[in-house]
Amino acid sequence: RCNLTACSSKMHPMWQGPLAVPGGDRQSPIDIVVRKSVLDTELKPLKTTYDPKTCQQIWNNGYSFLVEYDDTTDKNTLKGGPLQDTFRLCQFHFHWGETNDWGSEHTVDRRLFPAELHLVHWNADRYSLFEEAVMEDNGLAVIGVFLKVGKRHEGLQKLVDALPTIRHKDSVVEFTCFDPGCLLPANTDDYWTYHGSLTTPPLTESVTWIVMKQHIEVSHDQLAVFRSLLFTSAEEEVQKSMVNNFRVQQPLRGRTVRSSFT
Ligand SMILES: NS(=O)(=O)c1ccc(C(=O)NCC(F)(F)F)cc1
Ligand SMILES: [Zn+2]
Repeated sequence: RCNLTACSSKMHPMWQGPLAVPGGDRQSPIDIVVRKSVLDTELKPLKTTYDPKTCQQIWNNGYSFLVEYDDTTDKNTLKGGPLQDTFRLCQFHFHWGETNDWGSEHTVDRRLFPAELHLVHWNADRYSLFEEAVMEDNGLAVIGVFLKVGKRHEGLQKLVDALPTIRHKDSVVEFTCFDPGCLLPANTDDYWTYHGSLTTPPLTESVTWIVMKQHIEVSHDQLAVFRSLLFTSAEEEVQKSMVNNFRVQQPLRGRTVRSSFT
Protein backbone atom coordinates (compact mmCIF):
# COMPACT_ATOMS: atom_id res chain seq x y z
CA ARG A 1 0.00 0.00 0.00
CA CYS A 2 1.23 3.44 -0.73
CA ASN A 3 0.84 5.33 2.55
CA LEU A 4 0.75 9.11 2.37
CA THR A 5 4.13 9.71 4.03
CA ALA A 6 5.96 7.45 1.58
CA CYS A 7 4.13 9.12 -1.29
CA SER A 8 4.74 12.68 -0.16
CA SER A 9 8.54 12.30 -0.21
CA LYS A 10 10.52 13.29 -3.31
CA MET A 11 11.54 9.64 -3.56
CA HIS A 12 8.04 8.78 -4.64
CA PRO A 13 6.77 10.83 -7.59
CA MET A 14 3.39 9.09 -7.34
CA TRP A 15 1.43 12.12 -6.03
CA GLN A 16 2.97 14.95 -8.02
CA GLY A 17 0.22 16.97 -9.67
CA PRO A 18 -0.82 15.82 -13.16
CA LEU A 19 1.67 17.09 -15.70
CA ALA A 20 -0.34 19.72 -17.61
CA VAL A 21 -0.89 18.77 -21.23
CA PRO A 22 -2.73 21.34 -23.41
CA GLY A 23 -6.25 20.00 -24.04
CA GLY A 24 -5.33 16.71 -22.38
CA ASP A 25 -8.67 15.10 -21.59
CA ARG A 26 -7.67 11.50 -22.37
CA GLN A 27 -4.33 11.11 -20.62
CA SER A 28 -2.78 7.91 -19.26
CA PRO A 29 -2.17 6.15 -16.94
CA ILE A 30 -5.32 6.06 -14.78
CA ASP A 31 -6.65 4.25 -11.73
CA ILE A 32 -9.13 1.59 -12.87
CA VAL A 33 -12.06 1.71 -10.44
CA VAL A 34 -13.45 -1.80 -10.88
CA ARG A 35 -16.97 -1.10 -9.65
CA LYS A 36 -17.24 1.88 -12.06
CA SER A 37 -16.11 -0.08 -15.12
CA VAL A 38 -18.93 -0.99 -17.52
CA LEU A 39 -19.32 -4.52 -18.90
CA ASP A 40 -19.42 -4.39 -22.72
CA THR A 41 -20.71 -7.72 -24.07
CA GLU A 42 -19.68 -6.66 -27.60
CA LEU A 43 -16.00 -6.85 -26.59
CA LYS A 44 -14.37 -9.82 -28.33
CA PRO A 45 -11.49 -11.99 -27.12
CA LEU A 46 -8.06 -10.63 -28.00
CA LYS A 47 -6.33 -12.33 -30.93
CA THR A 48 -2.52 -12.08 -30.92
CA THR A 49 -0.15 -13.68 -33.42
CA TYR A 50 3.55 -13.16 -32.74
CA ASP A 51 6.55 -14.58 -34.63
CA PRO A 52 9.65 -14.84 -32.37
CA LYS A 53 11.92 -14.79 -35.46
CA THR A 54 10.96 -11.14 -36.12
CA CYS A 55 12.56 -9.99 -32.86
CA GLN A 56 15.44 -7.65 -33.75
CA GLN A 57 17.07 -5.74 -30.88
CA ILE A 58 16.90 -4.67 -27.28
CA TRP A 59 17.98 -1.18 -26.25
CA ASN A 60 18.02 1.33 -23.42
CA ASN A 61 16.28 4.53 -24.54
CA GLY A 62 16.84 6.39 -21.28
CA TYR A 63 13.24 5.84 -20.11
CA SER A 64 13.00 2.03 -20.16
CA PHE A 65 14.42 -0.83 -22.21
CA LEU A 66 12.66 -1.69 -25.45
CA VAL A 67 12.52 -5.02 -27.32
CA GLU A 68 11.85 -4.12 -30.95
CA TYR A 69 10.28 -6.20 -33.71
CA ASP A 70 10.27 -6.02 -37.48
CA ASP A 71 6.91 -4.37 -38.17
CA THR A 72 7.25 -4.16 -41.97
CA THR A 73 5.01 -7.22 -42.45
CA ASP A 74 1.90 -8.63 -40.78
CA LYS A 75 3.86 -11.24 -38.81
CA ASN A 76 3.02 -9.83 -35.35
CA THR A 77 -0.61 -8.80 -35.12
CA LEU A 78 -3.21 -7.87 -32.53
CA LYS A 79 -6.88 -8.05 -33.50
CA GLY A 80 -10.24 -8.41 -31.78
CA GLY A 81 -10.91 -7.10 -28.30
CA PRO A 82 -12.15 -3.51 -28.67
CA LEU A 83 -10.31 -3.11 -31.97
CA GLN A 84 -11.88 -2.83 -35.44
CA ASP A 85 -8.57 -2.93 -37.32
CA THR A 86 -5.40 -5.06 -37.39
CA PHE A 87 -2.56 -3.65 -35.30
CA ARG A 88 1.14 -4.56 -35.61
CA LEU A 89 3.52 -5.01 -32.68
CA CYS A 90 6.47 -2.65 -32.89
CA GLN A 91 7.99 -2.98 -29.39
CA PHE A 92 7.44 -3.91 -25.80
CA HIS A 93 8.90 -2.35 -22.64
CA PHE A 94 8.28 -2.13 -18.91
CA HIS A 95 7.82 0.42 -16.08
CA TRP A 96 8.95 -0.39 -12.54
CA GLY A 97 9.72 1.04 -9.08
CA GLU A 98 12.76 1.18 -6.84
CA THR A 99 11.03 -1.25 -4.48
CA ASN A 100 8.42 -3.96 -4.95
CA ASP A 101 5.83 -1.66 -3.29
CA TRP A 102 5.17 0.37 -6.44
CA GLY A 103 6.16 0.70 -10.10
CA SER A 104 3.11 0.13 -12.27
CA GLU A 105 1.54 3.00 -14.25
CA HIS A 106 -2.07 1.83 -14.08
CA THR A 107 -3.59 0.78 -10.77
CA VAL A 108 -6.69 -1.28 -9.99
CA ASP A 109 -8.77 0.22 -7.18
CA ARG A 110 -5.59 2.12 -6.26
CA ARG A 111 -3.63 -1.14 -5.97
CA LEU A 112 -0.04 -0.67 -7.10
CA PHE A 113 1.97 -3.44 -8.75
CA PRO A 114 5.78 -3.61 -8.75
CA ALA A 115 5.94 -3.32 -12.55
CA GLU A 116 3.88 -3.13 -15.75
CA LEU A 117 4.57 -4.50 -19.25
CA HIS A 118 3.44 -2.54 -22.34
CA LEU A 119 3.14 -4.25 -25.73
CA VAL A 120 2.91 -1.41 -28.25
CA HIS A 121 1.00 -1.94 -31.53
CA TRP A 122 0.03 0.44 -34.36
CA ASN A 123 -2.93 0.45 -36.78
CA ALA A 124 -1.53 -1.05 -39.99
CA ASP A 125 -4.93 -1.01 -41.72
CA ARG A 126 -5.02 2.80 -41.72
CA TYR A 127 -1.37 3.91 -41.55
CA SER A 128 1.87 2.77 -43.18
CA LEU A 129 4.29 3.73 -40.42
CA PHE A 130 4.28 3.72 -36.62
CA GLU A 131 5.38 7.37 -36.67
CA GLU A 132 2.19 8.31 -38.55
CA ALA A 133 -0.11 6.20 -36.37
CA VAL A 134 1.27 7.70 -33.14
CA MET A 135 -0.35 11.03 -34.06
CA GLU A 136 -3.85 9.64 -34.75
CA ASP A 137 -6.59 8.96 -32.21
CA ASN A 138 -7.08 5.37 -33.39
CA GLY A 139 -3.43 4.88 -34.19
CA LEU A 140 -2.11 2.76 -31.33
CA ALA A 141 -3.18 -0.16 -29.16
CA VAL A 142 -1.13 -0.96 -26.06
CA ILE A 143 -1.63 -4.13 -24.01
CA GLY A 144 -0.78 -3.55 -20.33
CA VAL A 145 0.13 -6.53 -18.13
CA PHE A 146 0.80 -6.19 -14.39
CA LEU A 147 3.82 -7.95 -12.88
CA LYS A 148 3.82 -9.41 -9.38
CA VAL A 149 6.85 -10.76 -7.50
CA GLY A 150 6.67 -14.51 -7.08
CA LYS A 151 8.01 -17.44 -8.99
CA ARG A 152 10.69 -16.98 -11.61
CA HIS A 153 9.40 -16.34 -15.14
CA GLU A 154 11.38 -18.78 -17.30
CA GLY A 155 10.54 -17.01 -20.57
CA LEU A 156 11.71 -13.65 -19.20
CA GLN A 157 15.17 -14.91 -18.23
CA LYS A 158 16.64 -14.60 -21.75
CA LEU A 159 15.67 -10.91 -21.67
CA VAL A 160 16.98 -10.43 -18.09
CA ASP A 161 20.34 -11.94 -19.16
CA ALA A 162 20.64 -9.31 -21.91
CA LEU A 163 20.08 -6.29 -19.63
CA PRO A 164 23.65 -5.98 -18.27
CA THR A 165 24.79 -5.50 -21.89
CA ILE A 166 22.57 -2.37 -22.27
CA ARG A 167 23.11 -0.76 -18.85
CA HIS A 168 23.56 2.76 -20.22
CA LYS A 169 21.20 5.04 -22.15
CA ASP A 170 21.44 4.57 -25.97
CA SER A 171 23.14 1.16 -25.75
CA VAL A 172 21.65 -1.43 -28.10
CA VAL A 173 22.37 -5.10 -28.76
CA GLU A 174 21.00 -7.61 -31.22
CA PHE A 175 18.22 -9.67 -29.65
CA THR A 176 16.57 -12.46 -31.62
CA CYS A 177 14.11 -15.30 -31.18
CA PHE A 178 11.96 -13.95 -28.37
CA ASP A 179 8.23 -14.72 -28.23
CA PRO A 180 6.39 -11.77 -26.65
CA GLY A 181 3.37 -14.07 -26.27
CA CYS A 182 5.20 -15.81 -23.42
CA LEU A 183 4.74 -12.60 -21.38
CA LEU A 184 0.94 -12.61 -21.67
CA PRO A 185 -1.10 -14.10 -18.81
CA ALA A 186 -2.87 -17.42 -19.35
CA ASN A 187 -6.21 -15.64 -19.49
CA THR A 188 -6.30 -12.79 -22.03
CA ASP A 189 -10.11 -12.78 -22.27
CA ASP A 190 -10.54 -10.65 -19.13
CA TYR A 191 -9.37 -7.04 -19.58
CA TRP A 192 -10.34 -3.40 -19.13
CA THR A 193 -10.17 -1.00 -22.07
CA TYR A 194 -10.30 2.79 -22.39
CA HIS A 195 -9.08 5.57 -24.66
CA GLY A 196 -5.88 7.21 -23.45
CA SER A 197 -2.43 8.41 -24.34
CA LEU A 198 1.27 7.64 -24.41
CA THR A 199 2.58 7.83 -20.83
CA THR A 200 5.85 9.46 -21.89
CA PRO A 201 6.39 12.56 -24.03
CA PRO A 202 4.89 13.51 -26.46
CA LEU A 203 1.90 12.05 -24.46
CA THR A 204 -0.16 11.92 -27.66
CA GLU A 205 -3.79 10.82 -27.19
CA SER A 206 -3.65 8.00 -29.72
CA VAL A 207 -3.84 4.86 -27.56
CA THR A 208 -6.58 2.30 -27.11
CA TRP A 209 -5.47 0.79 -23.80
CA ILE A 210 -6.14 -2.89 -23.11
CA VAL A 211 -5.19 -3.68 -19.49
CA MET A 212 -5.16 -7.38 -18.53
CA LYS A 213 -6.99 -8.41 -15.38
CA GLN A 214 -4.62 -11.34 -14.76
CA HIS A 215 -1.02 -10.51 -13.85
CA ILE A 216 2.16 -12.46 -14.57
CA GLU A 217 4.74 -13.42 -11.95
CA VAL A 218 8.47 -12.71 -12.06
CA SER A 219 11.05 -13.39 -9.35
CA HIS A 220 12.47 -10.78 -6.99
CA ASP A 221 15.91 -11.33 -8.57
CA GLN A 222 14.60 -10.86 -12.11
CA LEU A 223 13.03 -7.55 -11.15
CA ALA A 224 16.24 -6.50 -9.36
CA VAL A 225 18.08 -6.75 -12.68
CA PHE A 226 15.62 -4.23 -14.21
CA ARG A 227 16.77 -1.82 -11.46
CA SER A 228 20.43 -2.34 -12.40
CA LEU A 229 19.82 -0.40 -15.61
CA LEU A 230 20.80 3.28 -15.77
CA PHE A 231 18.93 6.37 -17.02
CA THR A 232 22.29 7.90 -17.86
CA SER A 233 24.66 7.39 -20.76
CA ALA A 234 28.19 6.03 -20.32
CA GLU A 235 29.76 9.53 -20.61
CA GLU A 236 27.76 11.17 -17.81
CA GLU A 237 29.66 11.55 -14.54
CA VAL A 238 26.74 10.87 -12.21
CA GLN A 239 25.03 7.53 -12.95
CA LYS A 240 21.35 7.31 -12.05
CA SER A 241 19.57 3.97 -11.55
CA MET A 242 16.66 3.40 -13.89
CA VAL A 243 13.84 3.08 -11.33
CA ASN A 244 10.42 4.72 -10.81
CA ASN A 245 10.08 5.22 -14.58
CA PHE A 246 6.29 5.51 -14.34
CA ARG A 247 4.05 8.52 -14.90
CA VAL A 248 1.73 9.89 -12.21
CA GLN A 249 -1.94 8.98 -12.65
CA GLN A 250 -4.10 11.26 -14.74
CA PRO A 251 -7.70 12.49 -14.31
CA LEU A 252 -10.39 10.29 -15.89
CA ARG A 253 -12.17 13.41 -17.32
CA GLY A 254 -15.47 11.60 -17.66
CA ARG A 255 -14.10 8.64 -19.61
CA THR A 256 -15.71 5.21 -19.20
CA VAL A 257 -13.53 2.18 -18.62
CA ARG A 258 -15.16 -0.86 -20.22
CA SER A 259 -14.63 -4.43 -19.02
CA SER A 260 -14.82 -7.65 -21.03
CA PHE A 261 -15.89 -9.61 -17.95
CA THR A 262 -18.11 -9.34 -14.88
N1 LIG B 1 4.40 3.88 -22.10
S1 LIG B 1 3.55 3.81 -23.45
O1 LIG B 1 2.40 4.70 -23.31
O2 LIG B 1 3.23 2.43 -23.77
C1 LIG B 1 4.50 4.43 -24.78
C2 LIG B 1 4.59 3.69 -25.97
C3 LIG B 1 5.34 4.18 -27.05
C4 LIG B 1 6.00 5.40 -26.93
C5 LIG B 1 6.79 5.91 -28.10
O3 LIG B 1 6.96 5.20 -29.08
N2 LIG B 1 7.31 7.15 -28.02
C6 LIG B 1 8.11 7.69 -29.12
C7 LIG B 1 7.22 8.44 -30.07
F1 LIG B 1 6.33 7.60 -30.57
F2 LIG B 1 7.97 8.93 -31.03
F3 LIG B 1 6.57 9.38 -29.42
C8 LIG B 1 5.90 6.14 -25.76
C9 LIG B 1 5.15 5.64 -24.67
ZN1 LIG C 1 4.91 2.14 -21.31
